[in-house]
Amino acid sequence: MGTALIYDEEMTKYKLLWVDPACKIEVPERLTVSHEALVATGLADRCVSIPVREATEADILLVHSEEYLEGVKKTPYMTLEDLQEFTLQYGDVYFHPNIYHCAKLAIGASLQLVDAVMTGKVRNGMALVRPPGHHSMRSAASGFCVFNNVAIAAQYAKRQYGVKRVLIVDWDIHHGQGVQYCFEDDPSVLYFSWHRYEHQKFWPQLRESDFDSVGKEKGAGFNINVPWNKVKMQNSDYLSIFFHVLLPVAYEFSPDLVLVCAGFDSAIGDPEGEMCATPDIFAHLTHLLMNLAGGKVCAVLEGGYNLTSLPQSVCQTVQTLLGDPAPRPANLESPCKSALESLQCVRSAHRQYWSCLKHAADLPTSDISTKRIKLEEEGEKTGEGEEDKGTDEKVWAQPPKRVAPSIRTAVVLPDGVACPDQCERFSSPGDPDPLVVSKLRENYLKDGDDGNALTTLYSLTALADKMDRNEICSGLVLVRDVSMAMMCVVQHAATALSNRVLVVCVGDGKVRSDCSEDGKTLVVQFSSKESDDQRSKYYIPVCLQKGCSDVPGLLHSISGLLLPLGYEYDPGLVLLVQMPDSGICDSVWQQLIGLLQGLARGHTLVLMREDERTRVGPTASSLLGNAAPSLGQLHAPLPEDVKAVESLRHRLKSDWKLLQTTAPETG
Ligand SMILES: NCCCNCCCCCC(O)(O)C(F)(F)F
Ligand SMILES: [Zn+2]
Repeated sequence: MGTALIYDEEMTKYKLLWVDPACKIEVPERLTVSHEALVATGLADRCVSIPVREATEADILLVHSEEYLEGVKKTPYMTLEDLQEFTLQYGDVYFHPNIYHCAKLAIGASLQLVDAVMTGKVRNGMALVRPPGHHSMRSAASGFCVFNNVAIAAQYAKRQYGVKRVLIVDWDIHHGQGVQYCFEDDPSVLYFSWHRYEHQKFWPQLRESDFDSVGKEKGAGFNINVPWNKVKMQNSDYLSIFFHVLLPVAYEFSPDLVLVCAGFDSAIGDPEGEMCATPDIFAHLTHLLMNLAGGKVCAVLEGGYNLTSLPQSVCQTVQTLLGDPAPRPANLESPCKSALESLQCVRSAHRQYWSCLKHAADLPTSDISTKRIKLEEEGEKTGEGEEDKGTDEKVWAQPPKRVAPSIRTAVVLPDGVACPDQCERFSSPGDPDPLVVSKLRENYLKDGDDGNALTTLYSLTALADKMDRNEICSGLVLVRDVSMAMMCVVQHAATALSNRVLVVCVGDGKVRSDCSEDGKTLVVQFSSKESDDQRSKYYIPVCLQKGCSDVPGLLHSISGLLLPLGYEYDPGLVLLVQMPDSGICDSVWQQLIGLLQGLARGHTLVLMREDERTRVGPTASSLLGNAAPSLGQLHAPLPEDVKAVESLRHRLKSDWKLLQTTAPETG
């Protein structure tokens, strides 16, 4: 299934008609440069183009009041003075004779996208719209927003398609207070937002934008606010929040639909955000959401004011929705202290609502959780946060080209096992190199091993070479002895491949950890066995009480341990080994494959024992980039497993910075 792109140039046909410094950044060019970039890169042509439609009054009344709608309906007929007068009752927003029409198209575009995804016409998609929506409230316009596009889309999905649970991810740099107010007491809509806050000094300067606004009554726990109290946040700050807050909670919530308030003022160069995250980070943020809700992800444009990073970020998002491998998450730093304080506060505020956060630490001792009150007393609130308007023009590298190899998934299967659709059977090219053969024979083959064990091994190393050269994206190889095959790939990688290898072992079995001393390999093993091998930074045994059959436990350790480790390690190849009798179920196995493909440009090489024939189909489907089936609502992970992950993180965080979930104790 494809990716929808919804855009209409009519939405460029309104602009600011008078002087208002607060609104001058919201210009029609935001939309034109974004759409033009999608066309120029060829991404638009790869999407399913779906027309906009006008929202009906019924659509608008899903969220807004009649009196507000009646007021906005009059704006097309107003004089310039009347428009300015009408605008004065709201904050940081402007009206125009054509903005009501465009606002109805922005809603209609969002609803067309929901229709296309919910009816299975497409897998996912993006709506390029203006005016944006997430600040507008039931009876008020705010922050360039007239109607709340995404809030209406969520209500529409529930009413029209009986969707039970909607996740709204708002990665715009401003707090979508309109969305928060709309769903505050509604447990069927989980609203997640990060936003520049600076202890309430940054617009919209609301006390309820802070981390302790968790939702009300039945909605308690279903509103997650992550305040950024400093500017210049980087990729690692954003990813840490996804790994340690959003993903664990999202998997526990198990949404039927994911809506994204896709604002790109959180990207580097934006005058509003003043952050330092690079456009390629949106490839990873998008990818990390694509295995939720069976892949039903609808991204709707919100903000974004730098006319260079905005189109780049839009392209990164759409290219990921199309299934292209994400670029490598190059050299991630440690999250900064302020980000870790926010992370700790959010996890602490929500630990009573989400079992995956049960063992989260208390509020930090630092003054973050009281700082704003002091500011209020001292009346330090100013309009724009620190007036350090960076005059230094930000520069950043062009996002790397993301070339999808001609072969997406190659397979090496025993005779009699059918090659899955869209996969290519791989056999070793030409005659095996006698040197390699003799090495394989002496190191890995027991005497009596017949010839095809050797050809399988040779094909395996040849396949790894092709992936290393980006000629093949991912691979699946069925072997007789997975441990031996794993060692073969690790040794081959150590000598022949240019990149680091992340080895993910699912299930019990002895993994010779000496292979992981030089840093060329990082081995993470999930099993039911406590390992005494705690000495190496590069061999990380994760013990789950009930082993890999425990869905919540395994997922919790994937999002809270494996992904942070994998992103920080940034391998060139991921070797995913399913040990015999691991107990892992297909749906978690598919989630794991899906999530791991965010690493190493999708170069995931899967090893399974040759009798796991029933798993060939599901494994291939995930390697091809198809979304994993939803896991359904998760019950709590075992407390001892959550504690085990916490203590592992605590032990390893000095080596692996992305494992941190608390601010360093201020000395
Ligand atoms: N220096 C100018 C002050 C601007 N203050 C208002 C900012 C509104 C942000 C709107 C947005 O980006 O959140 C949306 F996504 F809605 F478009
Ligand atoms: Zn914004």
